[in-house]
Amino acid sequence: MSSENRGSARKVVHVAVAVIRGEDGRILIARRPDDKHMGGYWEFPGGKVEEGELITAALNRELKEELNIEAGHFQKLISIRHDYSDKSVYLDTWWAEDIKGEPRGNEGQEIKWVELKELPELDFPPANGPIVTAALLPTRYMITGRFNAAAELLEKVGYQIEQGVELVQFRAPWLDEVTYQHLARELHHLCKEAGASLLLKGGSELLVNTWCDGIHLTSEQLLQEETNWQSSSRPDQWLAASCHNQEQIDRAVSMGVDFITLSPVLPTDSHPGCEVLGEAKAAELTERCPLPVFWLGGMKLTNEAKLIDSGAQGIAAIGAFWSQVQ
Ligand SMILES: Nc1nc2c([nH]c(=O)n2[C@@H]2O[C@H](COP(=O)(O)OP(=O)(O)OP(=O)(O)O)[C@@H](O)[C@H]2O)c(=O)[nH]1
Ligand SMILES: [Mg+2]
Repeated sequence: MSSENRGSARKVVHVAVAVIRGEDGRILIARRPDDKHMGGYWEFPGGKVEEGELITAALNRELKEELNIEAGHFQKLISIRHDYSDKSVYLDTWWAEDIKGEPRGNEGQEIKWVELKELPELDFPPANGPIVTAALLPTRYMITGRFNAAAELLEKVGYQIEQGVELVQFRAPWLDEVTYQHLARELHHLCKEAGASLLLKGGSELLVNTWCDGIHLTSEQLLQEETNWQSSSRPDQWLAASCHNQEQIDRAVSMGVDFITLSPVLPTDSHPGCEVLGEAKAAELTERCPLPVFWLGGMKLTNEAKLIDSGAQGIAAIGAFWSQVQ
């Protein structure tokens, strides 16, 4: 057995992967040649990073070699470490935009532009699932805060959707189940009209077989053994979970959760006195997590660019979205 194939001791291949987004929002994918690893699958173009090479240089080198194009702008999307039976890869994945040149398959490979929403239907290598999820998710995840009347809730969420929010979690632990369900229906109607998705957070009886766009589990619900959340939700529904440490992240991964929130990254008014992770620890946990991670707790919209550079999907917040005066 060669040294490359000795289980966890084997070399991890650093791969630069580009999710190429054209001006019309479509994504350029390519078919992997049959004679290559994962041959026949669709891929996001890219290839191995050379010794000492900067990631953005590697991305543009691969784009030139494989497609005869260059990207003027890169933004971190997600990193995935995946162990295939014969090889371990670290897929260092970036949005590539501001495309210069007309793409062609330099290696004779089939290429095509597809809509974002088509990605889940296509056959990608097994490591690519979280890349597709990350590409589909927005960078902002709004969590509802305190409200007195239904009108206030609907107005605040409606306002944020107008500002560009596409993903909303309805959290209202002080309400009884009947009132929560009623408001959730109203909120879902509002979100649906505007093209946003609504996730529910609450007691387990509320979440099983939900009619909504998805559910968000607390870390306690995540660790409970009784419910198989994967099988109680449809493939087109989001399954998200709150994580605070490595053990909970491992559980989320093994359960097949789509994405997580990691908290509290910084001190927050909604959970005073909670022990915070700090940005360095959050970045470390995010780097090792093969799922999209929203940072939560004390996050401001002005932190967004920095935390995306740290590998996070984006910001989850109550305060940053809720406190804004209209
Ligand atoms: N480019 C790319 N590689 C991927 C994806 N998903 C995935 O598992 N991989 C794996 O990443 C590894 C490296 O990618 P590659 O074969 O494109 O490397 P390369 O362009 O340098 O090719 P080469 O081997 O001809 O030098 C392969 O084992 C491939 O199976 C993906 O979406 N895009
Ligand atoms: Mg390649």
